[in-house]
Amino acid sequence: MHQIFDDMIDKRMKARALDSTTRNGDFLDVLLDQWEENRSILNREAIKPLIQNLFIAGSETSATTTEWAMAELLRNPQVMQKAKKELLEVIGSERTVKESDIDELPYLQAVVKETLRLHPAAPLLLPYKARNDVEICGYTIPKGAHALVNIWAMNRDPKYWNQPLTFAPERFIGSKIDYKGGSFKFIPFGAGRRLCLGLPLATRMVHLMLASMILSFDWKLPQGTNPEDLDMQEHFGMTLKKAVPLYAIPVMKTFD
Ligand code: HEM
Repeated sequence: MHQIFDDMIDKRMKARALDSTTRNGDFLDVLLDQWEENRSILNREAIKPLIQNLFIAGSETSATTTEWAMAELLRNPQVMQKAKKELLEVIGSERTVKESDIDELPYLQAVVKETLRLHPAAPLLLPYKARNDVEICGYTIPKGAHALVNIWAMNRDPKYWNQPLTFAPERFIGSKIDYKGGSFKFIPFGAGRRLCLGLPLATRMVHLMLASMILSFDWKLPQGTNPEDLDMQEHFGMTLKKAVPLYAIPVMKTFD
């Protein structure tokens, strides 16, 4: 992976050296502009991990969330049907999904929220470090201690959620609970100043990928797999992946 990012930076630096007015207008250009303007802040070795971090933080989380959403839809055919019906009503069968459609798809949005509730891509957020001694719920977190926030457990806690283990997007319909950091019982992207900075991109990507897959194809499980037998085991780590990757078969779309 280092090689890929080194090549990418080298190529861009060469292009900029050949024509100093050429810019792609992306994050790499912003960082290289900063470096040229003030060499003391950034250097080549600092730029590489910055773009690598964005790539790592953004790709697996979004892909995993989409995979879990598809797995839940295949395990709950009535939810899949409802999501498809909404897409057909709003978009129809003649065109592909556009970013601007997402606002008009409340059921799809609820499916994504419910997926992030049951399968948060970052189940422990990122580690926090206490700047000072702080007391939370009667416990003292001493200055310098690392704290992990177990949102996986919070999202399955019957104190906060009705039938917490059931995949029910309907719970978010007509509810003000959002993932932007304002509802503390549901913070799949974190909250406060360390809120995921990729949130706007991530939510667009996940909704778009999911909507496109549902609208463009019917989906079925391999022969002999019943929806209720789908393996939903988790591989617990910094990210919460499916232990067994989802295997689903796209079928040419039918509109009935
Ligand atoms: C469904 C997809 C995603 C989920 C669930 C997710 C979730 C999170 C979470 C929980 C955090 C830690 C927040 C905290 O500790 O309070 C985080 C941080 C971060 N995320 Fe995401 N993320 C996603 C996609 C992305 C994308 C697409 C990008 C970039 C293109 C990205 C870039 C980052 C970065 C750079 C941080 C660190 C921010 C900081 O520490 O200030 N993420 N993300």
